[in-house]
Order: sequence, then structure tokens, then C-alpha cells
Amino acid sequence: MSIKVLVTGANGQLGKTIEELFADNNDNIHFTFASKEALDITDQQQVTSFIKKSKFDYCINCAAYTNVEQAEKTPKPAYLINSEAVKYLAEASKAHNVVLIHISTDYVFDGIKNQPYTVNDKTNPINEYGKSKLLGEQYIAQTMDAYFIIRTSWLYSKKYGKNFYKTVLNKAKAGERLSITSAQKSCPTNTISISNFIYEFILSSSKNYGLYHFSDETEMTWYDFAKEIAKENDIEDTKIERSEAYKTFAQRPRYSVLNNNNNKSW
Ligand SMILES: NC(=O)C1=CN([C@@H]2O[C@H](COP(=O)(O)OP(=O)(O)OC[C@H]3O[C@@H](n4cnc5c(N)ncnc54)[C@H](OP(=O)(O)O)[C@@H]3O)[C@@H](O)[C@H]2O)C=CC1
Ligand SMILES: Cc1cn([C@H]2C[C@H](O)[C@@H](COP(=O)(O)OP(=O)(O)O[C@H]3O[C@@H](C)C(=O)[C@@H](O)[C@H]3O)O2)c(=O)[nH]c1=O
Repeated sequence: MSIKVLVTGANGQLGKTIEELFADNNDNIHFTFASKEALDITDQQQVTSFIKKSKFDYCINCAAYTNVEQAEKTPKPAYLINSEAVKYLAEASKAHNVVLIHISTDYVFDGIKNQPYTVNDKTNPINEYGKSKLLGEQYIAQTMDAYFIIRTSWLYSKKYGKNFYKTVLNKAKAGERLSITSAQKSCPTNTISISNFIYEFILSSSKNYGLYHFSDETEMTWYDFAKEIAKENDIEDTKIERSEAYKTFAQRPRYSVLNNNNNKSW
């Protein structure tokens, strides 16, 4: 029997990675990749009819509002996409027996802890993006049982989307001087790693639903990460300067390493 999987927000960096890795597979898993244009998750009617029509087994929600700076300035769209629309997905998934796989973020934490955050740690987001993502998590947990919420950190793809890796690489290649903060620490996570993690849930037909943490394992600051990016691409890093206080509009957690070994399932 084939397994039918809907991927929302399919043109983002995670959606594109899942498509590249798994669209052609020998596991009888049939993916439908829906871009924002094909399925706007803030349109409740569209969400309901899209999910009802195709009898999906899983929905991987890769759609999100991910501009942390802009969310702080004009929060409304972030709440619409990261909270309200997630509720629509949860309600439609529940009504049509679809398992919802939803991606969340290390920014649900305040960063005051000095040890990796477990799924049992108290959330306390310090910016609007983090608050909107936490509300999305809460809507799912209030609405349904058959879900996987996977929190990850500092996601990057070397190929797709807009992210820190590509920004730094492009600026460094162009010979620009970069001032990069060392005031935050977490684990950059390649979209390939989390795509594999997600695929395993589907392959295994796991019913250990609940909240998970998944990140790559190496802790570093953004400054360390920028240095790594230069090194990996054989670019001279003399123009990458450490900054203690790079000015931003949104606050970020000082420390948001996730503990991957203590997942909560039921
Ligand atoms: N990026 C990161 O560092 C991290 C991301 N995450 C989470 O991982 C998940 C995937 O993120 P990532 O791939 O990086 O995000 P991207 O921003 O690369 O992709 C998100 C996609 O969602 C689309 N989208 C926006 N609004 C809607 C809508 N109303 N309906 C349908 N699609 C929409 C975007 O389209 P468009 O661009 O046209 O608006 C974009 O294609 C998200 O849940 C994010 O919160 C978690 C931790 C870290
Ligand atoms: C571009 C740039 C950023 N920075 C700082 C700003 C910020 O503190 C940090 C990272 O900047 P960015 O804006 O790229 O990253 P940011 O938007 O904070 O990344 C976050 O995105 C959301 C979606 C998540 O869920 C998080 O896990 C995390 O990945 O680096 C510099 O210090 N120098 C620079 O030249």
C-alpha cells in the first residue's frame, strides 16, 4: 500500500530539500509538494478542501513565516501563518485522519539556561517569531493526538532558500567585511539531517506521537559558524570580525542548544 504525504510550504529550504531527497523513492511513499501558490495555509477553506480531497496519510508542514526581524516590527502575518494557519492544518488533519508533522524552533526558549533544552523545559519565547511558533505548537496539542512536533535550530541549506549560510558565503565571496555576533550559541542544523529524521518517522509508521527535539550536534556561535562557512569554502576569513553586540530589532535567545536525547512521546 502506498503512503500519501502532503508537504506544505514546499518551496522553502526544508520543503525543497525533502523534495530533492525523497520525491523519487522506492518505499512507495507518494509526495504532493504544495507551494504557497498551490495551497495558502492561511485560507481555512482551501486547507480543508485540499486535505479532504486527497486522503493523505501525513502532512509535513514546512510553511512558515521565518523572518525574525520583520516579525518583530509587524507581528500580524507571523501569527497568521505560524499560529492561526497551523490550527487550520491541525483541525483538517484531525478531521481526515492525517498525521501532522510540524516543525518548530529553538526560539520558543528564552536562552537563560546553560544546558541543552529538553522537551520538558519551560518555554518562554523572547521575540514575536518565537511566540507565534509556540502558539502554533499549542494549537496542535490542543486539537489532536496524531502529531509530531519537531523543534530544530538554526536551519540552513547550502542550496535552497535564504539562510545565514548562504548570506555569509555570498558576502564573503564578494569580499565584503562581515561583523558577526558571538552573543548567541546553538547548533546549526542542515536541512538534509532533519529531512532524514522526518522521513524515518514516516517509514517506521511510528505512533510515538508528541514533541521532539532534533538538531545537528555541534554547538557554536554565529561567529564560529561564519568562520566554518569560510573555511569549508576555502575563503579567507580575515574580513570576518567578531562582534559582541550586532544590532538587531528582535532579541534572540543567548543559548538555545536543544537536547535531542529526551524526547516526549505518548
Ligand atoms: N530557518 C530556520 O533557521 C529555522 C526554521 N525552523 C522552522 O522550520 C520550518 C521550515 O523552515 P524553512 O524551510 O527554513 O523556511 P522558509 O522560510 O525557507 O520556507 C517557508 C515556506 O513557507 C512558505 N509560506 C509562507 N506563507 C505561507 C502560506 N500562507 N501558505 C503556504 N506557504 C507559505 C514560504 O513562501 P514565501 O517565501 O513565498 O513566503 C516559504 O516557501 C518552519 O516551520 C520554521 O519555523 C525551525 C528552526 C530554524
Ligand atoms: C547577517 C548578519 C547577522 N548577524 C546576526 C543577527 C542574528 O543575531 C544572527 C543570525 O541572523 P539571522 O537573521 O540570519 O538568523 P535568525 O533569523 O535569528 O535565525 C533564526 O531563524 C529562525 C527562523 C529560527 O527558527 C532560528 O532557529 C534561527 O535559525 O546573526 C550578524 O551578527 N552579522 C550579520 O552580518
